Amino acid sequence: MTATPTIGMSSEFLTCFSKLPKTQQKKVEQFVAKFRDNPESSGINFERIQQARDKRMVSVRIDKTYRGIVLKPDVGNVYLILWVDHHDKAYDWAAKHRVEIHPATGSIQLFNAEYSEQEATPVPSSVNTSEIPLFAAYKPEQLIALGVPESLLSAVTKVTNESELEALDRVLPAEAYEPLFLLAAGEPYEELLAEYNPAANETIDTEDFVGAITRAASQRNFHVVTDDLELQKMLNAPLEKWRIFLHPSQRRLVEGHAKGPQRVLGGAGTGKTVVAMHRARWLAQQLDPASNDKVLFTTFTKNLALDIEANLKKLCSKEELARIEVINIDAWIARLLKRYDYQLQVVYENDDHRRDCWDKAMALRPEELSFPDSFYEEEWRLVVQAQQLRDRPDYLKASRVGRGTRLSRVERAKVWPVFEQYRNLMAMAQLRDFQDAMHDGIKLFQKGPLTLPYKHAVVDEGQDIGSAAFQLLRTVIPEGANDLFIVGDGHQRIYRHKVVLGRCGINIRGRRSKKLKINYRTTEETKRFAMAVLQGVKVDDLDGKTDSNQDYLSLAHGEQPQVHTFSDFKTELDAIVEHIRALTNDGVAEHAICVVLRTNNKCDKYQGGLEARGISVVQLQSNRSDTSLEQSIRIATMHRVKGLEFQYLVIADASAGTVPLDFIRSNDPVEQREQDLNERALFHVAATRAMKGLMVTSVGKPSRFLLNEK
Ligand SMILES: Nc1ncnc2c1ncn2[C@@H]1O[C@H](COP(=O)(O)OP(=O)(O)OP(=O)(O)O)[C@@H](O)[C@H]1O
Repeated sequence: MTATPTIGMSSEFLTCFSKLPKTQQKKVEQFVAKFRDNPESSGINFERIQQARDKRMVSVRIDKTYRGIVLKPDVGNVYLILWVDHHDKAYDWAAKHRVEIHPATGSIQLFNAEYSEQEATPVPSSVNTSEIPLFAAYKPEQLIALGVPESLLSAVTKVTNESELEALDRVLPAEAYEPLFLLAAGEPYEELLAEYNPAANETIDTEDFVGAITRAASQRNFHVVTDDLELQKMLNAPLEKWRIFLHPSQRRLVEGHAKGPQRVLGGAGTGKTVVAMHRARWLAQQLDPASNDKVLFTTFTKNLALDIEANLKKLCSKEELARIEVINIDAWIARLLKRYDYQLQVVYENDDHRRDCWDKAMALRPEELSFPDSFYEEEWRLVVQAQQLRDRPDYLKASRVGRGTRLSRVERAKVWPVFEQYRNLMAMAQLRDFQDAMHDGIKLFQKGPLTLPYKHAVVDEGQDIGSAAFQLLRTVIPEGANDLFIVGDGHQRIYRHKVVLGRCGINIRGRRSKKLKINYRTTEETKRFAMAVLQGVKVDDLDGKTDSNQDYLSLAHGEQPQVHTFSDFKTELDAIVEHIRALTNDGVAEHAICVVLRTNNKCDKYQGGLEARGISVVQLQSNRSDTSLEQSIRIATMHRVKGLEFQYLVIADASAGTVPLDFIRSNDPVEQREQDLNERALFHVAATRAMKGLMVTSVGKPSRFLLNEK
């Protein structure tokens, strides 16, 4: 026996702790601190549990009515705190559960052992029921090697289709269900084995809990508490499990050394931001304490950066925090330019002065060519600006791949004066488009010498950060180990900034693909609904190849999303109000419900309607964090809810003409396809913000996204 005991806390313990009354939580907190200090002190009252399935489970007395359930293994100075509840309920829990070290993966598994063969009878499926077992191609030992508990093997081998497998979700530990689900979805067995059983060549001692708790697979459910401050932090925010319990696939990314840039993909809710934040912290820990080196953490919008900063405060120590600089990409670039004495005023697309220059330049468009105004804007953005074309000869020979409107050489020569004039007018007004300013920056910084503190950069929302920004990052962050860590998801690209990392000097090829596959946020039902909007759409992997959307799985199940169509605005709003009232009457907090709309104008309109019906509403503003303490329903645009999440979400007015917005249609077929994809992605983003329930409403004809029309 070692002198200091190892005290592990289960993730389930934090869940039941969070449900206790506040006064009771205080007592449990005091108890856990005392237990951690010395579990064998005379003040700790252990009681045997007659009906416990696992005789190593004992109860500990918190007070007259509450009990904790602790596992005291036969070997090693280790205790696992598993559960806390009212006396009878805690004993009942102990009667149903088991804790085992899995003989193949070596992970500590906690699961409901009540499952009987009768319950195991697979749920009949109405479609395509095949009598051939789903995993017939695999030997029992192969399934066990993936993490299936031996006691549940027979149930797994009987499964004949996916819905029967889903019925087993309730009884299998998540670390066993996940690889089975992914195997059934077509993932190669060997890859899953490597992912879920990195201990394949180890000899596993199924009694050695001290060794087992150090395995990444155990750490998704158990955490060794090492100091009082950490314990306090955990108990103060017991539901913020992302801070402590990382999935093994997340942990590998967070703590893995990389020779160069890394790109991590993952569908909505798979914990990309969580991984990016842990990675930034880990990188900060690796910095030389004597240096002034920093980790840059950047994302697309200001409000996302603010949210990340707030969450990093929960994760990091003061010292770690001081080494991480969080800033949205545009602000960071603007600041760099300022530092280099950049004289021009950088402006965005909707700037009035810029608009003025554009409108004046458009006076030069050739009357004989009947291109619509949108053609010139697209041509400017997608060809001239994207390739940084400076003069007519360059434009005449430039590639126009990706543009659907054909242009002869003569036509090119005729449209060029518009762009030339625009550049001249902007230069005279001392203005610069942000895109152009970034290219100026790249040239400036390439000349160097740079004395910037950044050793590593972590990039969130990589799918929306365009080529020029990535080129700039590559110029500023020195090449080397762990230099760039980029997370993103092409299915969520809602701004028009496509990137091929390889073309920005960021070489991620040749490394094992890194993808997060477990969705922690939305239910499987909502995830499938949100994915259906992207059915058949080709989505890129940020590096010019196609990304799949079939390979991720939600841990939670719930109701099917509700989809309703109404004849008019008034009846739609009445139904939304009824839905909100039903939720709040059920105890759902107002701020955990969000109504989402396609545009700001619609937000105003629906806010007015809800308020007129007595519902208090807070509208989320762009570029500002939601810091309101008001217990009110949230209302926001689809763009604004990016990166956020709510227990319940209503997507209102998902009607034809509004979703997608009909006035942004391009005349160019290629551009039209891209815009359609963006709008689908936007709807997908909105739908995947719902944690528990989603309602989608429309007035008149529903959006074609809901009707499965192209
Ligand atoms: N290891 C974990 N344990 C518990 N919760 C987790 C874990 N990882 C992520 N989560 C939770 O899952 C949700 C989604 O995480 P996160 O926002 O990082 O995902 P994301 O992939 O960045 O999502 P999106 O791309 O949709 O914005 C959050 O509520 C987060 O706290």
